[in-house]
Amino acid sequence: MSGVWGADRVRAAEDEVFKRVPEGALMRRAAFGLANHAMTMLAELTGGVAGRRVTLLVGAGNNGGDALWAGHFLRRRGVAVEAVLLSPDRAHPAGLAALRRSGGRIAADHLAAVRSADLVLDGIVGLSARGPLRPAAAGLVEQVEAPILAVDLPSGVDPDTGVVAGPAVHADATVTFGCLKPVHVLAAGHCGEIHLVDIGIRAELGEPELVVLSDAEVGARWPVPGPTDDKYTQGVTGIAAGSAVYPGAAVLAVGAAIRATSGMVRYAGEAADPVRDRWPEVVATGSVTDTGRVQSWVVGPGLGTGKAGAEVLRRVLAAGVPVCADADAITLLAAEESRWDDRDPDTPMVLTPHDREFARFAGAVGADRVAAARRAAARTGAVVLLKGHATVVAAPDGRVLVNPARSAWLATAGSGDVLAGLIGALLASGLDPLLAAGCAVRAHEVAGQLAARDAPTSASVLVEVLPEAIRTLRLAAGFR
Ligand SMILES: NC(=O)C1=CN([C@@H]2O[C@H](COP(=O)(O)OP(=O)(O)OC[C@H]3O[C@@H](n4cnc5c(N)ncnc54)[C@H](OP(=O)(O)O)[C@@H]3O)[C@@H](O)[C@H]2O)[C@@H](O)CC1
Ligand SMILES: [K+]
Repeated sequence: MSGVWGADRVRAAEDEVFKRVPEGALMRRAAFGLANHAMTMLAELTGGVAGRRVTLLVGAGNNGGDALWAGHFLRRRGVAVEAVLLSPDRAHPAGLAALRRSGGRIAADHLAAVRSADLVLDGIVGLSARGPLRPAAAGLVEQVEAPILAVDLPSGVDPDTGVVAGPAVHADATVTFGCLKPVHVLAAGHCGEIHLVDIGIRAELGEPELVVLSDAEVGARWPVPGPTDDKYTQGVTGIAAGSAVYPGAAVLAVGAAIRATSGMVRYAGEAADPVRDRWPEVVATGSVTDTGRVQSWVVGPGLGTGKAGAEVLRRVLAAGVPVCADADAITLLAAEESRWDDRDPDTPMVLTPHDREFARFAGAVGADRVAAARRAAARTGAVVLLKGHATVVAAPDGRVLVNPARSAWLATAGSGDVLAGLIGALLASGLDPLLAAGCAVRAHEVAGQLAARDAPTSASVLVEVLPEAIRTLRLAAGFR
Protein backbone atom coordinates (compact mmCIF):
# COMPACT_ATOMS: atom_id res chain seq x y z
CA MET A 1 0.00 0.00 0.00
CA SER A 2 1.28 3.46 -0.83
CA GLY A 3 0.02 6.31 1.26
CA VAL A 4 -0.55 9.76 -0.19
CA TRP A 5 -0.56 13.00 1.82
CA GLY A 6 -1.64 16.52 0.81
CA ALA A 7 0.49 19.68 1.01
CA ASP A 8 -0.85 20.82 4.41
CA ARG A 9 -0.10 17.48 6.04
CA VAL A 10 3.41 17.40 4.54
CA ARG A 11 4.14 20.91 5.81
CA ALA A 12 2.85 20.03 9.28
CA ALA A 13 5.07 16.93 9.34
CA GLU A 14 8.09 18.95 8.18
CA ASP A 15 7.44 21.49 10.93
CA GLU A 16 7.52 18.68 13.49
CA VAL A 17 10.81 17.38 12.09
CA PHE A 18 12.32 20.89 12.12
CA LYS A 19 12.00 20.83 15.92
CA ARG A 20 14.88 18.35 16.01
CA VAL A 21 16.58 18.66 12.59
CA PRO A 22 17.78 21.98 11.12
CA GLU A 23 15.74 23.07 8.06
CA GLY A 24 18.78 23.11 5.80
CA ALA A 25 19.61 19.50 6.65
CA LEU A 26 16.27 18.29 5.35
CA MET A 27 16.70 20.20 2.12
CA ARG A 28 20.21 18.86 1.60
CA ARG A 29 18.96 15.32 2.19
CA ALA A 30 16.25 15.89 -0.43
CA ALA A 31 18.66 17.48 -2.88
CA PHE A 32 21.24 14.73 -2.45
CA GLY A 33 18.63 12.12 -3.42
CA LEU A 34 17.56 14.32 -6.31
CA ALA A 35 21.14 14.63 -7.56
CA ASN A 36 21.56 10.83 -7.42
CA HIS A 37 18.54 10.35 -9.67
CA ALA A 38 19.78 13.07 -12.00
CA MET A 39 23.11 11.22 -12.28
CA THR A 40 21.32 7.97 -13.10
CA MET A 41 19.21 9.69 -15.72
CA LEU A 42 22.24 11.38 -17.27
CA ALA A 43 24.14 8.11 -17.41
CA GLU A 44 21.20 6.31 -19.01
CA LEU A 45 20.52 9.11 -21.49
CA THR A 46 24.00 9.95 -22.60
CA GLY A 47 26.07 6.92 -21.69
CA GLY A 48 28.17 8.86 -19.18
CA VAL A 49 28.16 12.00 -17.09
CA ALA A 50 31.52 13.59 -17.85
CA GLY A 51 31.07 16.92 -19.62
CA ARG A 52 27.29 16.67 -19.52
CA ARG A 53 25.22 19.77 -18.96
CA VAL A 54 22.37 20.13 -16.53
CA THR A 55 20.22 23.25 -16.48
CA LEU A 56 18.25 24.14 -13.37
CA LEU A 57 14.98 26.05 -13.65
CA VAL A 58 14.87 27.81 -10.30
CA GLY A 59 11.76 29.46 -8.87
CA ALA A 60 11.21 31.64 -5.82
CA GLY A 61 11.00 29.09 -3.03
CA ASN A 62 12.39 25.95 -1.47
CA ASN A 63 11.63 23.94 -4.58
CA GLY A 64 14.21 26.09 -6.34
CA GLY A 65 16.42 25.60 -3.29
CA ASP A 66 16.31 21.84 -3.80
CA ALA A 67 17.33 22.31 -7.44
CA LEU A 68 20.23 24.62 -6.50
CA TRP A 69 21.55 22.22 -3.87
CA ALA A 70 21.21 19.32 -6.31
CA GLY A 71 23.19 21.44 -8.78
CA HIS A 72 25.90 21.77 -6.13
CA PHE A 73 26.08 17.97 -5.67
CA LEU A 74 26.13 17.43 -9.44
CA ARG A 75 28.97 19.94 -9.86
CA ARG A 76 31.00 18.01 -7.33
CA ARG A 77 30.66 14.97 -9.57
CA GLY A 78 31.92 16.79 -12.63
CA VAL A 79 28.66 17.78 -14.30
CA ALA A 80 28.41 21.26 -15.86
CA VAL A 81 25.56 23.07 -14.14
CA GLU A 82 23.83 26.27 -15.09
CA ALA A 83 20.97 27.84 -13.14
CA VAL A 84 18.18 29.87 -14.70
CA LEU A 85 16.88 32.13 -11.93
CA LEU A 86 13.24 32.97 -12.65
CA SER A 87 13.01 35.25 -9.60
CA PRO A 88 16.64 36.28 -9.06
CA ASP A 89 15.88 38.33 -5.92
CA ARG A 90 14.12 35.44 -4.23
CA ALA A 91 16.29 32.48 -5.22
CA HIS A 92 17.14 30.33 -2.18
CA PRO A 93 20.24 32.07 -0.71
CA ALA A 94 22.00 29.04 0.80
CA GLY A 95 21.34 26.94 -2.31
CA LEU A 96 22.63 29.69 -4.57
CA ALA A 97 25.76 30.12 -2.48
CA ALA A 98 26.41 26.37 -2.53
CA LEU A 99 26.05 26.21 -6.30
CA ARG A 100 28.41 29.14 -6.75
CA ARG A 101 30.94 27.61 -4.34
CA SER A 102 31.12 24.43 -6.37
CA GLY A 103 31.59 26.26 -9.67
CA GLY A 104 28.02 26.28 -10.99
CA ARG A 105 27.07 29.17 -13.24
CA ILE A 106 24.11 31.53 -13.24
CA ALA A 107 22.76 31.68 -16.78
CA ALA A 108 22.70 35.08 -18.45
CA ASP A 109 20.98 33.77 -21.59
CA HIS A 110 18.05 31.68 -20.33
CA LEU A 111 17.06 30.32 -23.70
CA ALA A 112 20.59 29.20 -24.56
CA ALA A 113 20.90 27.49 -21.16
CA VAL A 114 17.71 25.57 -21.74
CA ARG A 115 18.56 24.63 -25.31
CA SER A 116 22.06 23.38 -24.57
CA ALA A 117 21.06 21.12 -21.67
CA ASP A 118 21.32 17.33 -21.62
CA LEU A 119 18.92 17.29 -18.67
CA VAL A 120 16.68 19.97 -17.16
CA LEU A 121 15.70 20.07 -13.48
CA ASP A 122 12.33 21.66 -12.88
CA GLY A 123 12.63 23.54 -9.60
CA ILE A 124 10.16 26.25 -10.62
CA VAL A 125 7.57 25.58 -7.97
CA GLY A 126 6.69 22.77 -5.59
CA LEU A 127 4.21 22.29 -2.79
CA SER A 128 3.26 25.98 -2.66
CA ALA A 129 2.21 26.03 -6.31
CA ARG A 130 -0.97 27.79 -7.28
CA GLY A 131 -2.29 27.72 -10.84
CA PRO A 132 -0.46 26.98 -14.07
CA LEU A 133 3.06 28.07 -15.03
CA ARG A 134 3.46 31.82 -15.28
CA PRO A 135 4.31 33.19 -18.77
CA ALA A 136 8.10 33.55 -18.39
CA ALA A 137 8.49 30.00 -17.06
CA ALA A 138 5.97 28.62 -19.55
CA GLY A 139 7.89 30.21 -22.45
CA LEU A 140 11.14 28.57 -21.33
CA VAL A 141 9.63 25.16 -20.62
CA GLU A 142 8.19 25.18 -24.12
CA GLN A 143 11.72 25.42 -25.51
CA VAL A 144 13.10 22.45 -23.58
CA GLU A 145 14.10 19.53 -25.77
CA ALA A 146 16.10 17.59 -23.20
CA PRO A 147 14.41 15.24 -20.71
CA ILE A 148 12.95 16.98 -17.67
CA LEU A 149 13.37 15.77 -14.11
CA ALA A 150 10.73 17.42 -11.90
CA VAL A 151 11.74 18.42 -8.39
CA ASP A 152 9.03 17.15 -6.00
CA LEU A 153 6.29 17.62 -8.63
CA PRO A 154 5.87 18.90 -12.17
CA SER A 155 5.45 22.67 -11.96
CA GLY A 156 2.12 24.04 -13.11
CA VAL A 157 0.16 21.02 -11.84
CA ASP A 158 -1.84 21.55 -8.66
CA PRO A 159 -0.17 19.59 -5.83
CA ASP A 160 -3.42 18.60 -4.10
CA THR A 161 -5.87 18.12 -6.97
CA GLY A 162 -3.65 17.28 -9.93
CA VAL A 163 -5.50 19.91 -11.96
CA VAL A 164 -3.66 21.24 -14.99
CA ALA A 165 -5.33 24.55 -15.79
CA GLY A 166 -2.80 25.87 -18.31
CA PRO A 167 0.86 25.45 -19.22
CA ALA A 168 2.59 22.86 -17.04
CA VAL A 169 5.73 20.77 -17.04
CA HIS A 170 5.44 17.33 -18.59
CA ALA A 171 8.21 15.52 -16.75
CA ASP A 172 10.09 12.41 -17.84
CA ALA A 173 10.65 11.61 -14.19
CA THR A 174 9.83 13.13 -10.83
CA VAL A 175 11.81 12.86 -7.61
CA THR A 176 9.60 13.52 -4.62
CA PHE A 177 10.48 13.80 -0.96
CA GLY A 178 9.08 12.15 2.15
CA CYS A 179 5.91 10.74 0.63
CA LEU A 180 3.70 10.71 -2.43
CA LYS A 181 1.40 13.72 -2.81
CA PRO A 182 -1.99 13.72 -4.58
CA VAL A 183 -0.49 15.18 -7.77
CA HIS A 184 1.53 11.98 -8.22
CA VAL A 185 -1.51 9.75 -8.38
CA LEU A 186 -4.10 12.17 -9.81
CA ALA A 187 -1.86 13.55 -12.58
CA ALA A 188 0.55 10.64 -12.98
CA GLY A 189 0.76 11.32 -16.71
CA HIS A 190 2.58 14.60 -16.02
CA CYS A 191 5.04 13.06 -13.54
CA GLY A 192 6.74 10.36 -15.59
CA GLU A 193 8.51 7.75 -13.50
CA ILE A 194 8.22 8.66 -9.83
CA HIS A 195 11.05 8.17 -7.33
CA LEU A 196 10.53 8.67 -3.62
CA VAL A 197 13.43 9.95 -1.53
CA ASP A 198 13.10 9.29 2.19
CA ILE A 199 13.79 12.46 4.18
CA GLY A 200 12.61 11.11 7.51
CA ILE A 201 9.14 12.63 7.87
CA ARG A 202 7.08 9.42 7.58
CA ALA A 203 6.48 9.02 11.32
CA GLU A 204 5.07 12.55 11.55
CA LEU A 205 2.63 12.15 8.65
CA GLY A 206 -0.02 10.03 10.41
CA GLU A 207 -2.71 8.15 8.51
CA PRO A 208 -2.61 8.65 4.72
CA GLU A 209 -5.25 10.84 3.10
CA LEU A 210 -5.39 8.63 0.01
CA VAL A 211 -4.22 5.08 -0.59
CA VAL A 212 -2.98 3.36 -3.74
CA LEU A 213 -3.37 -0.42 -3.65
CA SER A 214 -0.37 -2.31 -4.95
CA ASP A 215 -0.70 -5.29 -7.28
CA ALA A 216 0.47 -7.52 -4.44
CA GLU A 217 -2.27 -6.27 -2.13
CA VAL A 218 -4.95 -6.75 -4.75
CA GLY A 219 -3.59 -10.21 -5.55
CA ALA A 220 -3.51 -11.17 -1.87
CA ARG A 221 -7.14 -10.16 -1.41
CA TRP A 222 -8.52 -11.69 -4.58
CA PRO A 223 -11.04 -14.38 -3.59
CA VAL A 224 -10.09 -17.91 -4.63
CA PRO A 225 -11.84 -21.10 -3.58
CA GLY A 226 -10.68 -22.81 -0.42
CA PRO A 227 -10.57 -26.63 -0.07
CA THR A 228 -14.10 -26.80 1.37
CA ASP A 229 -15.78 -24.26 -0.91
CA ASP A 230 -18.52 -25.02 -3.41
CA LYS A 231 -20.12 -22.82 -6.06
CA TYR A 232 -22.51 -21.25 -3.54
CA THR A 233 -20.12 -20.59 -0.67
CA GLN A 234 -17.94 -18.41 -2.90
CA GLY A 235 -20.81 -16.04 -3.50
CA VAL A 236 -23.46 -15.88 -6.18
CA THR A 237 -23.48 -12.74 -8.33
CA GLY A 238 -26.71 -11.51 -9.85
CA ILE A 239 -26.58 -9.39 -12.99
CA ALA A 240 -29.59 -7.24 -13.92
CA ALA A 241 -28.42 -5.55 -17.08
CA GLY A 242 -28.92 -5.31 -20.83
CA SER A 243 -32.11 -5.38 -22.82
CA ALA A 244 -33.51 -7.21 -25.85
CA VAL A 245 -32.24 -4.38 -28.07
CA TYR A 246 -28.91 -3.96 -26.26
CA PRO A 247 -27.79 -7.37 -25.02
CA GLY A 248 -24.07 -6.51 -25.21
CA ALA A 249 -23.83 -4.89 -21.79
CA ALA A 250 -25.37 -7.98 -20.21
CA VAL A 251 -23.01 -10.35 -22.03
CA LEU A 252 -19.97 -8.33 -20.95
CA ALA A 253 -20.98 -7.80 -17.31
CA VAL A 254 -21.90 -11.48 -16.94
CA GLY A 255 -18.64 -12.54 -18.61
CA ALA A 256 -16.60 -10.39 -16.25
CA ALA A 257 -18.38 -11.80 -13.19
CA ILE A 258 -17.86 -15.37 -14.43
CA ARG A 259 -14.17 -14.84 -15.00
CA ALA A 260 -13.56 -12.86 -11.80
CA THR A 261 -14.21 -15.61 -9.26
CA SER A 262 -15.25 -19.25 -9.15
CA GLY A 263 -18.61 -18.34 -7.61
CA MET A 264 -21.86 -18.75 -9.47
CA VAL A 265 -23.47 -16.10 -11.69
CA ARG A 266 -27.18 -15.60 -12.26
CA TYR A 267 -28.65 -13.29 -14.88
CA ALA A 268 -32.05 -11.60 -14.87
CA GLY A 269 -33.37 -9.61 -17.81
CA GLU A 270 -34.47 -9.40 -21.41
CA ALA A 271 -31.13 -10.56 -22.77
CA ALA A 272 -31.37 -14.03 -21.18
CA ASP A 273 -31.07 -15.84 -24.55
CA PRO A 274 -27.93 -14.12 -25.86
CA VAL A 275 -26.38 -14.34 -22.38
CA ARG A 276 -27.08 -18.08 -22.17
CA ASP A 277 -25.75 -18.60 -25.71
CA ARG A 278 -22.47 -16.92 -24.86
CA TRP A 279 -22.14 -18.15 -21.28
CA PRO A 280 -23.71 -21.60 -20.83
CA GLU A 281 -22.54 -21.71 -17.20
CA VAL A 282 -24.99 -18.92 -16.25
CA VAL A 283 -28.47 -19.47 -14.84
CA ALA A 284 -30.45 -16.91 -16.84
CA THR A 285 -34.05 -15.88 -16.25
CA GLY A 286 -36.29 -13.05 -17.37
CA SER A 287 -36.87 -11.31 -14.07
CA VAL A 288 -35.12 -10.43 -10.82
CA THR A 289 -37.87 -12.06 -8.76
CA ASP A 290 -37.35 -15.46 -10.48
CA THR A 291 -33.60 -15.44 -10.00
CA GLY A 292 -33.10 -17.27 -6.74
CA ARG A 293 -30.67 -16.24 -4.02
CA VAL A 294 -27.67 -14.09 -4.82
CA GLN A 295 -25.08 -12.44 -2.56
CA SER A 296 -24.80 -9.31 -4.70
CA TRP A 297 -26.49 -7.55 -7.60
CA VAL A 298 -25.03 -5.59 -10.47
CA VAL A 299 -27.72 -3.34 -11.87
CA GLY A 300 -27.72 -0.79 -14.64
CA PRO A 301 -25.54 -1.46 -17.68
CA GLY A 302 -27.76 -1.27 -20.76
CA LEU A 303 -30.86 -1.42 -18.55
CA GLY A 304 -32.67 1.59 -19.97
CA THR A 305 -34.06 4.47 -17.96
CA GLY A 306 -37.76 3.83 -18.53
CA LYS A 307 -40.40 2.28 -16.30
CA ALA A 308 -39.15 -1.28 -16.79
CA GLY A 309 -35.62 -0.32 -15.78
CA ALA A 310 -36.92 1.54 -12.74
CA GLU A 311 -38.85 -1.53 -11.64
CA VAL A 312 -35.75 -3.74 -11.98
CA LEU A 313 -33.78 -1.26 -9.88
CA ARG A 314 -36.52 -1.21 -7.22
CA ARG A 315 -36.47 -4.99 -6.91
CA VAL A 316 -32.69 -5.18 -6.79
CA LEU A 317 -32.50 -2.55 -4.06
CA ALA A 318 -35.21 -4.30 -2.08
CA ALA A 319 -33.28 -7.59 -2.16
CA GLY A 320 -31.12 -6.46 0.76
CA VAL A 321 -27.78 -7.67 -0.66
CA PRO A 322 -24.76 -5.55 -1.72
CA VAL A 323 -25.38 -3.73 -5.00
CA CYS A 324 -23.15 -2.28 -7.68
CA ALA A 325 -25.27 0.41 -9.37
CA ASP A 326 -23.82 1.44 -12.72
CA ALA A 327 -24.83 3.47 -15.79
CA ASP A 328 -28.65 3.61 -16.20
CA ALA A 329 -29.17 2.65 -12.55
CA ILE A 330 -27.30 5.81 -11.54
CA THR A 331 -29.38 7.91 -13.92
CA LEU A 332 -32.56 6.40 -12.49
CA LEU A 333 -31.46 7.09 -8.93
CA ALA A 334 -30.55 10.64 -9.86
CA ALA A 335 -33.86 11.26 -11.61
CA GLU A 336 -36.02 10.54 -8.58
CA GLU A 337 -34.80 11.10 -5.07
CA SER A 338 -37.42 8.71 -3.63
CA ARG A 339 -35.73 5.74 -5.39
CA TRP A 340 -32.95 5.85 -2.79
CA ASP A 341 -35.56 4.93 -0.18
CA ASP A 342 -35.88 1.43 -1.65
CA ARG A 343 -32.44 0.72 -0.30
CA ASP A 344 -31.58 -0.44 3.21
CA PRO A 345 -28.90 2.13 4.16
CA ASP A 346 -26.87 -0.53 5.98
CA THR A 347 -26.54 -2.72 2.89
CA PRO A 348 -23.34 -1.93 0.98
CA MET A 349 -23.68 -0.15 -2.33
CA VAL A 350 -21.10 0.84 -4.92
CA LEU A 351 -21.92 3.58 -7.43
CA THR A 352 -19.70 3.78 -10.52
CA PRO A 353 -20.33 7.13 -12.24
CA HIS A 354 -18.32 8.92 -14.89
CA ASP A 355 -18.36 12.70 -14.58
CA ARG A 356 -21.70 13.30 -16.31
CA GLU A 357 -23.47 10.62 -14.29
CA PHE A 358 -21.87 11.95 -11.13
CA ALA A 359 -23.19 15.45 -11.88
CA ARG A 360 -26.72 14.06 -12.12
CA PHE A 361 -26.83 12.92 -8.49
CA ALA A 362 -24.07 14.87 -6.74
CA GLY A 363 -23.48 18.10 -8.68
CA ALA A 364 -20.55 18.95 -10.95
CA VAL A 365 -17.33 17.13 -10.08
CA GLY A 366 -15.25 20.32 -10.19
CA ALA A 367 -11.49 20.57 -9.87
CA ASP A 368 -11.07 18.53 -6.71
CA ARG A 369 -12.13 15.03 -7.73
CA VAL A 370 -11.20 13.46 -4.42
CA ALA A 371 -13.23 15.97 -2.42
CA ALA A 372 -16.17 15.52 -4.80
CA ALA A 373 -16.13 11.73 -4.49
CA ARG A 374 -15.73 11.92 -0.71
CA ARG A 375 -18.69 14.31 -0.42
CA ALA A 376 -20.90 12.15 -2.60
CA ALA A 377 -20.01 9.02 -0.63
CA ALA A 378 -20.79 10.69 2.68
CA ARG A 379 -24.10 12.03 1.38
CA THR A 380 -25.32 8.80 -0.24
CA GLY A 381 -23.85 6.35 2.26
CA ALA A 382 -22.48 4.42 -0.74
CA VAL A 383 -18.98 3.77 -2.01
CA VAL A 384 -18.52 6.16 -4.95
CA LEU A 385 -16.15 5.08 -7.71
CA LEU A 386 -15.53 8.15 -9.86
CA LYS A 387 -14.11 7.10 -13.22
CA GLY A 388 -11.38 9.10 -14.90
CA HIS A 389 -7.70 8.97 -15.83
CA ALA A 390 -7.19 8.41 -12.16
CA THR A 391 -10.11 6.49 -10.68
CA VAL A 392 -11.09 7.73 -7.24
CA VAL A 393 -12.95 5.35 -4.91
CA ALA A 394 -14.41 6.98 -1.80
CA ALA A 395 -16.15 5.28 1.12
CA PRO A 396 -18.81 6.97 3.26
CA ASP A 397 -16.40 6.92 6.23
CA GLY A 398 -13.90 9.12 4.35
CA ARG A 399 -11.38 6.47 3.22
CA VAL A 400 -10.25 6.99 -0.37
CA LEU A 401 -8.41 4.71 -2.79
CA VAL A 402 -6.91 6.05 -6.00
CA ASN A 403 -5.85 4.07 -9.02
CA PRO A 404 -3.57 6.17 -11.23
CA ALA A 405 -4.20 5.20 -14.84
CA ARG A 406 -1.01 3.99 -16.47
CA SER A 407 -2.57 4.02 -19.92
CA ALA A 408 -5.79 4.98 -21.70
CA TRP A 409 -6.48 1.60 -23.33
CA LEU A 410 -9.57 1.12 -21.19
CA ALA A 411 -11.35 4.03 -22.84
CA THR A 412 -13.35 1.69 -25.07
CA ALA A 413 -17.06 0.88 -25.42
CA GLY A 414 -18.27 -1.71 -22.92
CA SER A 415 -15.28 -1.32 -20.63
CA GLY A 416 -17.55 -0.01 -17.85
CA ASP A 417 -19.82 -3.07 -18.13
CA VAL A 418 -16.79 -5.28 -17.49
CA LEU A 419 -15.82 -3.23 -14.43
CA ALA A 420 -19.35 -3.46 -13.02
CA GLY A 421 -19.33 -7.25 -13.41
CA LEU A 422 -15.99 -7.46 -11.61
CA ILE A 423 -17.21 -5.34 -8.72
CA GLY A 424 -20.36 -7.44 -8.44
CA ALA A 425 -18.37 -10.67 -8.20
CA LEU A 426 -16.07 -9.25 -5.51
CA LEU A 427 -19.06 -7.94 -3.53
CA ALA A 428 -20.64 -11.40 -3.72
CA SER A 429 -17.48 -12.93 -2.30
CA GLY A 430 -17.93 -10.76 0.78
CA LEU A 431 -15.11 -8.25 0.26
CA ASP A 432 -15.50 -4.89 1.97
CA PRO A 433 -17.19 -2.67 -0.67
CA LEU A 434 -14.36 -0.12 -0.80
CA LEU A 435 -11.84 -2.89 -1.39
CA ALA A 436 -14.13 -4.68 -3.83
CA ALA A 437 -14.29 -1.52 -5.93
CA GLY A 438 -10.57 -0.77 -5.53
CA CYS A 439 -9.44 -4.32 -6.39
CA ALA A 440 -11.80 -4.44 -9.37
CA VAL A 441 -10.41 -1.18 -10.76
CA ARG A 442 -6.86 -2.47 -10.53
CA ALA A 443 -7.68 -5.84 -12.14
CA HIS A 444 -9.62 -4.01 -14.85
CA GLU A 445 -6.58 -1.91 -15.63
CA VAL A 446 -4.16 -4.83 -15.66
CA ALA A 447 -6.58 -6.58 -18.01
CA GLY A 448 -6.60 -3.47 -20.19
CA GLN A 449 -2.82 -3.56 -20.48
CA LEU A 450 -2.81 -7.28 -21.27
CA ALA A 451 -5.63 -6.91 -23.78
CA ALA A 452 -4.07 -3.97 -25.57
CA ARG A 453 -0.39 -4.90 -25.72
CA ASP A 454 0.22 -1.57 -27.44
CA ALA A 455 -2.63 -1.86 -29.93
CA PRO A 456 -6.31 -0.89 -29.63
CA THR A 457 -8.47 -3.44 -27.90
CA SER A 458 -12.12 -4.05 -27.05
CA ALA A 459 -14.21 -4.94 -24.03
CA SER A 460 -14.69 -8.53 -25.22
CA VAL A 461 -10.93 -9.03 -25.19
CA LEU A 462 -10.83 -7.54 -21.70
CA VAL A 463 -13.15 -10.29 -20.51
CA GLU A 464 -10.99 -12.91 -22.23
CA VAL A 465 -7.82 -11.82 -20.46
CA LEU A 466 -9.30 -11.37 -16.98
CA PRO A 467 -7.96 -14.71 -15.71
CA GLU A 468 -4.49 -13.70 -16.89
CA ALA A 469 -4.86 -10.34 -15.15
CA ILE A 470 -5.87 -12.03 -11.90
CA ARG A 471 -2.98 -14.47 -12.24
CA THR A 472 -0.62 -11.49 -12.69
CA LEU A 473 -1.94 -9.88 -9.51
CA ARG A 474 -1.71 -13.13 -7.54
CA LEU A 475 1.84 -13.67 -8.78
CA ALA A 476 2.70 -10.19 -7.48
CA ALA A 477 1.33 -11.34 -4.12
CA GLY A 478 3.64 -14.34 -4.15
CA PHE A 479 1.12 -17.07 -5.09
CA ARG A 480 2.66 -19.50 -7.53
N1 LIG B 1 10.56 22.91 3.90
C1 LIG B 1 11.69 22.20 3.64
O1 LIG B 1 12.74 22.33 4.24
C2 LIG B 1 11.68 21.29 2.56
C3 LIG B 1 10.97 21.61 1.43
N2 LIG B 1 11.20 20.96 0.34
C4 LIG B 1 10.92 21.61 -0.93
O2 LIG B 1 10.22 22.82 -0.74
C5 LIG B 1 9.12 22.91 -1.63
C6 LIG B 1 8.09 23.85 -1.13
O3 LIG B 1 8.73 25.08 -1.05
P1 LIG B 1 8.01 26.44 -0.71
O4 LIG B 1 6.93 26.22 0.26
O5 LIG B 1 9.07 27.40 -0.33
O6 LIG B 1 7.37 26.92 -2.05
P2 LIG B 1 7.57 26.58 -3.61
O7 LIG B 1 6.68 25.48 -3.96
O8 LIG B 1 8.99 26.48 -3.92
O9 LIG B 1 6.96 27.90 -4.27
C7 LIG B 1 7.63 29.10 -4.10
C8 LIG B 1 6.83 30.28 -4.60
O10 LIG B 1 6.53 30.16 -5.97
C9 LIG B 1 5.46 31.04 -6.30
N3 LIG B 1 4.48 30.36 -7.15
C10 LIG B 1 3.30 29.82 -6.79
N4 LIG B 1 2.68 29.28 -7.82
C11 LIG B 1 3.48 29.45 -8.89
C12 LIG B 1 3.37 29.11 -10.24
N5 LIG B 1 2.30 28.46 -10.71
N6 LIG B 1 4.38 29.44 -11.07
C13 LIG B 1 5.45 30.12 -10.59
N7 LIG B 1 5.60 30.46 -9.30
C14 LIG B 1 4.64 30.15 -8.46
C15 LIG B 1 4.88 31.48 -4.99
O11 LIG B 1 5.32 32.76 -4.68
P3 LIG B 1 4.62 34.09 -5.24
O12 LIG B 1 5.40 34.42 -6.49
O13 LIG B 1 3.18 33.79 -5.52
O14 LIG B 1 4.82 35.10 -4.18
C16 LIG B 1 5.48 30.47 -4.01
O15 LIG B 1 5.57 30.95 -2.71
C17 LIG B 1 8.69 21.49 -1.76
O16 LIG B 1 7.93 21.27 -2.92
C18 LIG B 1 10.05 20.77 -1.82
O17 LIG B 1 10.55 20.83 -3.13
C19 LIG B 1 12.18 19.87 0.35
O18 LIG B 1 13.42 20.45 0.22
C20 LIG B 1 12.15 19.12 1.65
C21 LIG B 1 12.48 20.03 2.72
K1 LIG C 1 8.85 21.42 -9.52
